[in-house]
Amino acid sequence: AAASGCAVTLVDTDPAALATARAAVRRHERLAALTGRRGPRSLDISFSSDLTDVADARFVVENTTESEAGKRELYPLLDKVLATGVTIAANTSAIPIARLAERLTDPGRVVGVHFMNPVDRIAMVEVVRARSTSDKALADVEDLLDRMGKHGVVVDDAPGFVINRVLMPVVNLAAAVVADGVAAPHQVDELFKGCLGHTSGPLRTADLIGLDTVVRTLEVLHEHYGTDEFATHPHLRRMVAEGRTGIKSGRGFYSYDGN
Ligand SMILES: NC(=O)c1ccc[n+]([C@@H]2O[C@H](COP(=O)([O-])OP(=O)(O)OC[C@H]3O[C@@H](n4cnc5c(N)ncnc54)[C@H](O)[C@@H]3O)[C@@H](O)[C@H]2O)c1
Repeated sequence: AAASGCAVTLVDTDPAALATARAAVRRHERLAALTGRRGPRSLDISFSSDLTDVADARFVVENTTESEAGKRELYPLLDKVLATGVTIAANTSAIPIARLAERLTDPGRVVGVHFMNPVDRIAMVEVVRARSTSDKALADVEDLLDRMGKHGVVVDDAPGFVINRVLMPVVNLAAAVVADGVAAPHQVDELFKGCLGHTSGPLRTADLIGLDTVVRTLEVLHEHYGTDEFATHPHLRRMVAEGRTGIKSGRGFYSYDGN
């Protein structure tokens, strides 16, 4: 959003996350200056741990941890802080938008906006229209995406929507293939890239998403659908317990040494 010229207030309850974000913005800013490409300017972003700092916002992207309980606690607070009619884009991997919207006095203002990682490089966005979503909220999202040079495909509301209802069982099974010793992670990914034309294989994608977020998403899906394809493979749970959460921790299915 900042790279598209919006003034941004970034709120996170964890000071370490804010410090990481500050450093990432500075890195992107330097890169943009060197390459002449579009990038964020630190000046356009204020960092805060206080939700009331978004009181003047004209648009909110909610992007907190994939926890239905946690997000459902947050939405009534947003309802209190924001002016009437301000659209809220819920960025969730799998939680039904209706479960979040129902926590507001005006459920119409919530739209699912599932950005893809890495957000600065992927133009396509999965937009989720809940039954309650208003035409105005949907139009606000289209305007913002336009401004960001992105476009969305609008789908109906269901746990995991389209992308993660399909992708998460694939990641789960790919982890099973590795745990069973059938293939190494890079072989699984090479096959998906070479045979199916994917730009990234499921395990490299899982590392990018964060294996903790993958496990949380599978849990949300399993809770809603109750079927076996969403039952998290123990290998994924083990990796998260060992702190191997993917790119963000430097180790997942692959190792990341800064290069
Ligand atoms: N990781 C991905 O590739 C990806 C892609 C699309 C959508 N998503 C979705 O986006 C959301 C965030 O994903 P993530 O991987 O960045 O999660 P994450 O857990 O790595 O980061 C979430 C951040 O939210 C903060 N937070 C938690 N509760 C908060 C609150 N009440 N107020 C302010 N900050 C709070 C946490 O401190 C943390 O820094 C999730 O719903 C996820 O499913 C993730």
